[in-house]
Amino acid sequence: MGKNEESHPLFETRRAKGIFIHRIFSFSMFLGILFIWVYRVSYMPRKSSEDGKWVWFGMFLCELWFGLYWLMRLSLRWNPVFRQPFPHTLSQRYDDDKLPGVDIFVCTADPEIEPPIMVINTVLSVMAYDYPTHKLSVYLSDDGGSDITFYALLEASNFAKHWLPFCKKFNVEPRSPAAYFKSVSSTTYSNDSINAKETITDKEEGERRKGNEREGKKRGKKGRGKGGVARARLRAASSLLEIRTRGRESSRKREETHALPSPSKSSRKVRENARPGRGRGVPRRRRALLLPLRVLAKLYEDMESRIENASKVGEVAEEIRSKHKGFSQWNSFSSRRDHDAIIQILLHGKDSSAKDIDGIVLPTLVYLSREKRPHVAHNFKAGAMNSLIRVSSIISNGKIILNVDCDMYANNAQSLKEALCFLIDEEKGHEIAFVQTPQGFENLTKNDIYGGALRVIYEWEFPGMDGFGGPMYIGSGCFHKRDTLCGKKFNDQESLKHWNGEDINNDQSMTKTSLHLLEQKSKALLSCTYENNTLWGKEMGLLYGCAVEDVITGLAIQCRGWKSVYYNPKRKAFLGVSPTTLPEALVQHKRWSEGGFQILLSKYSAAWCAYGLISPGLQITYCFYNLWVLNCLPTLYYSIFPSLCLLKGISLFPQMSSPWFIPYAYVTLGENTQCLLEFLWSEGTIKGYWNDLRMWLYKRTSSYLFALIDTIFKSLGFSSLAFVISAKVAEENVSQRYKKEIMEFGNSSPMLTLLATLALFNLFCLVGALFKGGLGMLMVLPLQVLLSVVLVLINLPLYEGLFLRKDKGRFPTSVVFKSMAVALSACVLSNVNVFTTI
Ligand SMILES: O=c1ccn([C@@H]2O[C@H](COP(=O)(O)OP(=O)(O)O[C@H]3O[C@H](CO)[C@@H](O)[C@H](O)[C@H]3O)[C@@H](O)[C@H]2O)c(=O)[nH]1
Ligand SMILES: [Mn+2]
Repeated sequence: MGKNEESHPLFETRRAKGIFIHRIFSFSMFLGILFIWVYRVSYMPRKSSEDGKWVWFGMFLCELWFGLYWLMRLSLRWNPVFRQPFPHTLSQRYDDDKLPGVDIFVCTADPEIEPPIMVINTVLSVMAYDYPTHKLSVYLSDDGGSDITFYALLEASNFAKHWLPFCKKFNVEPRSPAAYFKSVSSTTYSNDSINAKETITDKEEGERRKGNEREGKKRGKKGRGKGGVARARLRAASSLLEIRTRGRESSRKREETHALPSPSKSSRKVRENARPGRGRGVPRRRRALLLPLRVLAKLYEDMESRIENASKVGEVAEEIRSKHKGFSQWNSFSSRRDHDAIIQILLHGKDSSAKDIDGIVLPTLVYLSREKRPHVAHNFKAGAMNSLIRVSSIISNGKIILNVDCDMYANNAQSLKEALCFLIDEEKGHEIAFVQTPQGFENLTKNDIYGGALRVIYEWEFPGMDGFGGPMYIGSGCFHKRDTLCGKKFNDQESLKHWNGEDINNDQSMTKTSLHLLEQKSKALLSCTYENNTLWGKEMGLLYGCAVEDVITGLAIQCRGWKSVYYNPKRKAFLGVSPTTLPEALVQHKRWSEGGFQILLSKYSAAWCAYGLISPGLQITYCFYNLWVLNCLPTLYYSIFPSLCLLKGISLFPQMSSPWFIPYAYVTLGENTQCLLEFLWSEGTIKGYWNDLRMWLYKRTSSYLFALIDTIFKSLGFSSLAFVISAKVAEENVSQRYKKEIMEFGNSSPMLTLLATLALFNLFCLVGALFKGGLGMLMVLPLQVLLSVVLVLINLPLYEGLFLRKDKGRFPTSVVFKSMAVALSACVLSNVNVFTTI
C-alpha cells in the first residue's frame, strides 16, 4: 500500500487482458455467421412445391435470431472489468465510530421449505460480521408468519452471546455455526488422535488458510502447514471455551478475560496460552482442551434439536411460550396468509441487557412479519423488503442495507467492509448505488448436474456488465445505499458531498418501555394498508409486479443515474442452496426468465425506455438477459425440424464437399470451444460443461417456453403473478441421488413431459433415419446426423429416467406413456404427409 494513505483510493478497477485477441476472434466468428445468413438466403428453395421450403425459411429465421443473439452476448464480453477493494485502507481511515450503520435484511417465507434452523444460521453468520456491533442491525422478515421461526430467532439471540465472541477472537470462518461445525466435525467430536484433525480441510478452508498464513507471517510466525492451522484453530477454539468453562467456576479468571480491552489482544493471549501444547506432540494437553469446543458445539446441537423438535411437533411448547411475551402476538386465528403485523426487537444496541458474555454489545436483532390478509396482494419478496426498509428506518436507519435470502449465509466475515470500500470511496463512491456479489452455493456437486453454479455468468458476463456501468441487482448478496434504494435520483452536487460517518441512532439508551413504543410504531408501518396511495413499489423501494423484483429495481436505480459495482471475491461472500432436482431447477429458471421478459415489456424496458439513461452497452446486456424466453422458439425449432427432415431425407445444411460447409463448421467449433474454455476457466469440469449444455437445452425448451406462455396469459389477464419459492431441503433419498449426480425427474409436470417427448422424438427420428438410409446418411446429411446424435447423447440421462431406472427419481409411468405416444405419432404422421406440403 502506498505511503500517501490519504489519497489512496479504497478500491481499484482492472481491465481484462487479452481483449484484443478476443475481439479478432469474435470478428472472424461474425464473418462466419454472415456467411451462414448468406447461404440460407441464396439457397432458399424457390418453388413453393419444393420440399422443405417453409422448413428452410424457418431455419433462416432461427439462424438470424441466433446470430443477433450472439452479437448481444458478445457485448457482455466486450469490456470486462475486475474490482479490488482495500479494506485495510478503510480500517485505517475510518475508525469504528466513523463507519456507517449497516442494516441487514434476511427474508424467509415458509418454515417448511426454509427450515428455521437454516434461517438462524444465516442470521448468526451476518451478526458475526467483522464490523463494530453497535453499527450492525439484523432484521428477519418472516412471510411465513411462523412462531417456530420466531422461537428459533429467540434461541439464536441467546446463542449469539457465545458465538460472536468466539468467532471474533479466533477469526473463524465461516461464521454460520452449522457450516463451521460441519467443517470441523469429523475430527473434533471423535476421541481419536490429533492426526484426524489434519483431514478437516475443504477447499474453502484452504482459501481461508492462505489468508491466515499471510497474517501469521506478518506476526512473525512461520507459515503453518495444512493441518497446522486447522489444529491451531481447534486449539484456539478449545482454549477459549476452556477459559469460559473455568470462568464459570472462578469469577476471578473470568474477570481477567473480560478485563482485556480488545478482542484481538485477548485472542493473542489465549493463543499464547495454547502454545505450550503445540508441536511437542503432547496429545494429553490437546485432548484436555478438546472438551470445551465440544461445549460450544453441544450448545449449538441442543439448540438445534430444540428447534427441530418444535418444527416436528409443529408448535412451540407452552412452557417456552409463557417465558417470552413475543409469543402473545400469535393467536389461534393466526395463519400464514392471515395475521396481524408482528414485530419483536429481540436485541437492541442501546439496551443494556443485549450484551455478549464478554460484555460487548450485540448487534440489534429484530423479528418481523408484516400483516397479511387473504385478499390483499402482498407482492412477495419485494413487499417484504419494503416493509423491512420502513421498519429499519425507525429502529436503526443504517445508511447501508444488505439483503440476503435466508439460505445465503455469509461465508466471509470481511466482505461487509470490502463492499463498503466501493460505496464510501471518496473519489468514486458517490456515484455507486449498490455492490452486487455473486451467489455461491454450498451444495453443488463436482459436475454440477443442474448447472446451478451459473459459473460463466458470474465469472465472465457480470464483469462485462460492470464495464458498461454496473451489474444487475440480483437479490441476495447485494449491498445498497439506503437512499438510492428508496428512490433518490443521482445528483452530482449533492452526491459529491464527502461521506460523513455521522452516527445513525443517537438515542441515549433504551428501556423496556421505549422498546415497546418503538415496536408499536413499527407495526403501523407493517400494515397491509400502509402502502395504499403511496409511491412504495412504484418509485420507492423495490418495485412491484415483476417476478424478478430485484433486477427491475436495479435497472430503475441505474436509470436514475447511478452506477453499480460487481464484486467477486476469491472466497465467496455468500453461500446458499441451489436446486437439487430437475423440476425445481426448471421452475426457478421459469420465474427468472419470465421476470426478465416482463422487464422488457415494462416501463423500465432496457430496449427502449432506458435509452439515454444507461449506456448503450448496458442496454444491450440487459436485453440479452431479458430476452432469454424468446430463445425457446428457435431452439425448439432447431431441435425438431432438422431431426424430422433427417427422417424424411431432406437436406437442410450444406454438404461436406461444399464451401458453405466451412462457416457452419467454423461457427459451431469456435462457439463450442469458446464456451468450453470459459467454463473450464471458471473452475468447471468437462463433464460439468456437458451437463451445462443439457441444462441450456432443457431451460430453453421448457422453462422459457412456459414462461413465454405465462407472460402472454398474464398480459391478457388470465392469470396473476406468483412466486414459487425454491426448496432448500430435500428428502434423504433425493439428496442421496443428487450427491451421486443422478438426475431427478420424479414428477409429471407438463415441463417434464415436454422434455421427455422431445427426447424420444429425437431418438425415433435418428433411429428411423439410420434404419432407412444406413450409415450412408452420414455422408449425405452430415450436419443433420451430427445434430441428431448430439441431441440423443445429451438426452441419455432422460432415457434412463424413462426406461431403465427403478428408483423414485425416475419418470412416472404416465409420462412414459404420454411422451411415447406423442413422439411416435409425430414421427409416423410426418412421414405420411405434412411438413413437405405445408
Ligand atoms: O413471498 C415471498 C417469497 C419469497 N421470499 C423470500 O425471497 C427469497 C428468495 O426466494 P427463493 O425461493 O430462494 O428464490 P431464488 O430464485 O432462489 O432467489 C433469487 O431470485 C429471486 C428473484 O426471483 C430474488 O428475490 C432472490 O434474492 C434471488 O436469490 C427467499 O429468502 C424467500 O424467503 C419472501 O420473503 N416472500
Ligand atoms: Mn434461493
